[in-house]
Amino acid sequence: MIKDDEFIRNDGVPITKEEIRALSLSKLNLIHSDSVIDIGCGSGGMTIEMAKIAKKAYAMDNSEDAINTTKANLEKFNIGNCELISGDAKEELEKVLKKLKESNESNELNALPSENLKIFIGGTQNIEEILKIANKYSIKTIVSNTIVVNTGLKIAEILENYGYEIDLINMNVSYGRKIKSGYMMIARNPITIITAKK
Ligand SMILES: C[S@@+](CC[C@H](N)C(=O)[O-])C[C@H]1O[C@@H](n2cnc3c(N)ncnc32)[C@H](O)[C@@H]1O
Repeated sequence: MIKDDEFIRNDGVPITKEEIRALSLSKLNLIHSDSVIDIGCGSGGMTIEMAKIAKKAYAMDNSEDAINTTKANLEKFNIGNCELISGDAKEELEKVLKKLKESNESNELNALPSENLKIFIGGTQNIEEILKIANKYSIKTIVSNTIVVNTGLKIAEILENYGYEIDLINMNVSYGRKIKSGYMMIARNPITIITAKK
């Protein structure tokens, strides 16, 4: 796992912290033949960890600052198998899925990438539309992180209604800070990790 402070950072662009990345990656269970779409790539923390394992990564964000930060990190970590897409996932997700579907059909491979295409969601604006598209294209594994509990529950509920099996985790991480008498633990914001499988 890459340390948080190894990433290039820009003001106002969030990053998924190392421990949350580790658990989210484990829930995604990526293998080399998988492709992955990162919705809301922020600083590229998850994008880079996922692209290091997967065959191909697609990373999208609706913030130009986030796109520029991810681009800088892709260069820093020498990642060559990632397509960076600027725009809202509400529109961009379907474009990527459509393109993959068409290229699969022209190669006379199986229907869609659904078996080996996974989605990670770190950005949750327009989440209803995004989940609707993921379900329409029969994506089998979706992992999402949310800081707002209500959003996490909403995602779980929507996906459950689409027939996914849900695994819901709240992750609380505390970091030891050395003080005179020993270590005190400083808590970070808890993050909800939703894993949905079909
Ligand atoms: C918490 S950050 C993600 C951090 C990232 N996983 C990382 O490791 O660096 C969420 C990002 O999602 C983006 N975002 C939120 N909703 C989005 C949407 N519907 N489409 C595209 N990007 C979105 C935000 O601009 C923000 O950069």
